[in-house]
Amino acid sequence: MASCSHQPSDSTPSIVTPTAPQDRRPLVISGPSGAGKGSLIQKLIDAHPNKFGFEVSHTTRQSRPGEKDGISYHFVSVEIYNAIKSNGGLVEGTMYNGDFYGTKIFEKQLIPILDIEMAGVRQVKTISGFEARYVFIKPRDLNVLEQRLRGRGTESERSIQARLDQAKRELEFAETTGVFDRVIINDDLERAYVKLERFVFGLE
Ligand SMILES: Nc1ncnc2c1ncn2[C@@H]1O[C@H](COP(=O)(O)OP(=O)(O)OP(=O)(O)O)[C@@H](O)[C@H]1O
Repeated sequence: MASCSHQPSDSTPSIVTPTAPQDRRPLVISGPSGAGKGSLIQKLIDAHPNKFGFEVSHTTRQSRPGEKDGISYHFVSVEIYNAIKSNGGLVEGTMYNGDFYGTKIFEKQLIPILDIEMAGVRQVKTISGFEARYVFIKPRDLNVLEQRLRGRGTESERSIQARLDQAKRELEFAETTGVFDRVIINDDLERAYVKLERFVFGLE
């Protein structure tokens, strides 16, 4: 569940210069909390403005300090969330840590990037006609993940433990189901980014 803005910021240099990826399917980025999905998505958007559209998720969780409505998430009540859902307005939706998260149907002409966890991936896989590319971002090991979650400073101890438990299930899911087109180990951020960019632009 990313909570960064994903608005283009300063320039991340690109190693590729094609006008746009030929493959226009939505890009589903998944992986355990703290693996670095948000950081990598931000780099992709910075390096290639106007090519990708990050779909800001809706959530019923409380906003954290510094988060902005409509940028980090659309923060909505359970009633509004349910209304969007019952009108068929969500591509996927899930409950995580006691709160609902969901992605609305895409409206823009950009290549949509979705940052979703395991249950969301399972859901979008069942939507007939929904063709996407699936990338799993993985930490070197769980200790690294724990350090990153602590280092980010956004989670309570309870939330860190819940995320680590969930991470074990997500890693197993990625390893056993074969649903991902590419698994990228995010050890060194720059190296992981280059791998992601090359995959997205069809260079490997
Ligand atoms: N390769 C890396 N090396 C060191 N630190 C990293 C690396 N990648 C990301 N981080 C840091 O780890 C923390 C978690 O990264 P990030 O928020 O991008 O993860 P996420 O997968 O989007 O998590 P969530 O799903 O909870 O939003 C951040 O503080 C980020 O700066």
